[in-house]
Amino acid sequence: MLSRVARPSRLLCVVREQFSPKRNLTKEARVAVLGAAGGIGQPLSLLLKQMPIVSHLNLYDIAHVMGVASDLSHIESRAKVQGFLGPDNLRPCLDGADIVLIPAGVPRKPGMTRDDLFNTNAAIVRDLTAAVAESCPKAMLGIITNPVNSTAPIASEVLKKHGVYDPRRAFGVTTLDVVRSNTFIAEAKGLDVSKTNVPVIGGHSGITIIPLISQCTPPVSFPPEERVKLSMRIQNAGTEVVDAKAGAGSATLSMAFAAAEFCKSLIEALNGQEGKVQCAYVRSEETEAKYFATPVLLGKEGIEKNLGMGKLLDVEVNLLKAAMPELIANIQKGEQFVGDSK
Ligand SMILES: NC(=O)c1ccc[n+]([C@@H]2O[C@H](COP(=O)([O-])OP(=O)(O)OC[C@H]3O[C@@H](n4cnc5c(N)ncnc54)[C@H](O)[C@@H]3O)[C@@H](O)[C@H]2O)c1
Ligand SMILES: O=C(O)C[C@H](O)C(=O)O
Repeated sequence: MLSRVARPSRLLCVVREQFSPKRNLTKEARVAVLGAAGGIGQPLSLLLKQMPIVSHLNLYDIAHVMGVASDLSHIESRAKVQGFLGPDNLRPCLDGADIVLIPAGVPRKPGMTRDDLFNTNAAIVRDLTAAVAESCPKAMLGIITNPVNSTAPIASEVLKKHGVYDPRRAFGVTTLDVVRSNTFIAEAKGLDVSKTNVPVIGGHSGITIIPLISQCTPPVSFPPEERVKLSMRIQNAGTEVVDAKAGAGSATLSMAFAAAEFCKSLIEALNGQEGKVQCAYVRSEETEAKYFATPVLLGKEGIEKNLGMGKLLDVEVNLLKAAMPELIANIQKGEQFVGDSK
């Protein structure tokens, strides 16, 4: 009987210690998730709710979000959760946000490209970003909604229109490409995945995704054919999930994990921790594409330094050359959309 009582209480101690205020950074970090009731939004919000560094979690959606917020609010962790339903509640959701993550919009079905989502998702990102520009112009903005190659430029153009654009604070979230590369390469080489890091540059669709296997930590080598196969798997990994889900959407759980990792690094950097590096699709001078994903060093004001793409192997230069026309066209399409919008 005694041991039955003792066991759960020990467990409880572990949980309490994990969420103990003493271990928390006392700084506030207010995170808003727009599209929080969706396939990504829900697990992302759960992961954020578990982070002791998050003080406030505001969840916005046009449907079902009050239930999600109520459910999460019962978890015994630091973040205070609030739900915000419908456009009338968007601005209150954003007031005071330090970080805004946007996974709102429709996902792919088998046979679709990410660009096929443009017609629906471009306006969603435009309108949500306009609210960010008005309510929390200093917030760090992470765009998850596809097609990221176009929606991140859309967000930047909207911020510019409102006169509040700071390229250090606007990100297309491409962390999932890194997560996948780390996983696949660690599996192929029998490495500890927690110590494997592969930078992924370019954009976030098919051939615009460029894994830099030559810059993997720890260094790895593959026969040329295997390297090509691995690169192609990374480029098509989103489609692999879309096909496996057979009409029920695209990657949600791995994306939630990736976005949570990205957000954690952002908050840690905002709180003054040094050396926080993430790959992200950002305003860039690295190539002729105005937006380009590279590793970036994060700091208190967002991007502190773009770390660039480093030295590429010939095979990676060829991937880069193949990516550029599509990437540039995707960016122009996004910019044009905002230019044409009233
Ligand atoms: N960046 C990446 O690596 C990556 C990875 C996976 C998915 N995605 C993209 O993320 C997006 C969301 O995917 P999902 O699987 O969560 O889709 P989902 O359909 O499951 O969820 C989308 C949510 O957005 C909400 N929504 C729609 N319009 C809205 C609006 N105007 N304001 C607020 N909320 C709105 C919906 O109500 C829904 O809850 C898709 O565009 C998908 O392609 C990106
Ligand atoms: O593939 C998709 O449509 C979703 C996402 O961009 C992904 O890479 O999983």
